[in-house]
Amino acid sequence: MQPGSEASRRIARINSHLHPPVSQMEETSLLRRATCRSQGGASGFKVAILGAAGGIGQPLALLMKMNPLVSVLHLYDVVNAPGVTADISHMNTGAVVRGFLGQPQLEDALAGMDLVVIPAGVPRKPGMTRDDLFNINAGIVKTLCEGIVKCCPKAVVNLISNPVNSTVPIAAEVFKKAGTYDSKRLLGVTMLDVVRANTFVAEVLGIDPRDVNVPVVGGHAGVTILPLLSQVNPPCSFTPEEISYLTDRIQNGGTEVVEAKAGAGSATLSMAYAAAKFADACLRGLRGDAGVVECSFVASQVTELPFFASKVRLGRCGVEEVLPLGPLNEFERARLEKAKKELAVSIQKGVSFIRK
Ligand SMILES: NC(=O)c1ccc[n+]([C@@H]2O[C@H](COP(=O)([O-])OP(=O)(O)OC[C@H]3O[C@@H](n4cnc5c(N)ncnc54)[C@H](O)[C@@H]3O)[C@@H](O)[C@H]2O)c1
Ligand SMILES: O=C(O)C[C@H](O)C(=O)O
Repeated sequence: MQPGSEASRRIARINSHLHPPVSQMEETSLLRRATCRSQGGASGFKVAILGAAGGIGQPLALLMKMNPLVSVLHLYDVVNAPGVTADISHMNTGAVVRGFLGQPQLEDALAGMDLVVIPAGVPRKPGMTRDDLFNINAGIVKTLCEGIVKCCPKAVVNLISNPVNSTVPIAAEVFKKAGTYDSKRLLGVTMLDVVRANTFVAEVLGIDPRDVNVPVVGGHAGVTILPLLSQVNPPCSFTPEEISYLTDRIQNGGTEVVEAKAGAGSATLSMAYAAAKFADACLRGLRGDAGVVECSFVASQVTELPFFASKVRLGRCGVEEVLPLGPLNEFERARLEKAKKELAVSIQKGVSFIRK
């Protein structure tokens, strides 16, 4: 390898983020991979998961380690990060995995990342709303976003921590305060609502869920989750009873899991699947793939609210375009008004948390 070559610069960059420093043997292996990439092999993205030892974090780390678009995977948590990292790092896939434990290592975990996925925070127990998590999770998200400001202000951020309807505005305010806010790079993850909607609709239609695409707009809590059943692909129609059943089941999918887990947390495995699918879409967008469209809770002008979930086109800078809602039927228009009322309150609560 030529000193000063792209491959050796890449290694230097990777090494500067690794914690603890890599051993000589690991370095040789990294050099080989970087040389291969510099000779025309696919280069990858650097991805950090914050909250990587949790119920979502662990399976998400596994799925991201399997993603060929990822070259470096940083796993950060305030507990158990070394164990999860040791375990995941034995998988013979391309991504180099490094673990980071506790606040003093947050900056190393974030330095130079292209994509930061955040499932850090407490989950619901039966009887709780997502908003009941605000008091704990708002502070966690604030701290993590302050780290992003310092170490990777241009990273695309996928925010999973609940209540998403408030944590996304919190993140935006932290970034605005620091002067690093780019609305295109902050995305609330509502993919699980789409995953559930596709599954439940496919059950009703008696078809393969992989062949179904249901846009889900609004937000990520109760009535703010609005499946657009008039826009299902492939085109189909439902009876009023089916519409009522499906809307209710999709809006309460999270609660269904929380109750079934009976105090042991909320959706983790289906969420990791949804988050990995969404992160992959973001990475394909960053790579420059055309036509990558997913639903996400983002800064928006689709309604009068400053944030709203709808279909977005993903590209090299994150959100390239927020797509319009398309024609809604009377039922959906009425539900949209209800969703907007609750969303406005949740968004304001997030904004006030930082501006107070
Ligand atoms: N957006 C969605 O669709 C969706 C779906 C499911 C769950 N969630 C939310 O995701 C969050 C995590 O859920 P879970 O089931 O993985 O919970 P969990 O308790 O199993 O894991 C959370 C992890 O976050 C870590 N953590 C706590 N404070 C941290 C900090 N300051 N920095 C880094 N890590 C920290 C914990 O140590 C833990 O490992 C919850 O808020 C939950 O409500 C969102
Ligand atoms: O329901 C929850 O609290 C977790 C998550 O938001 C979900 O939709 O499963």
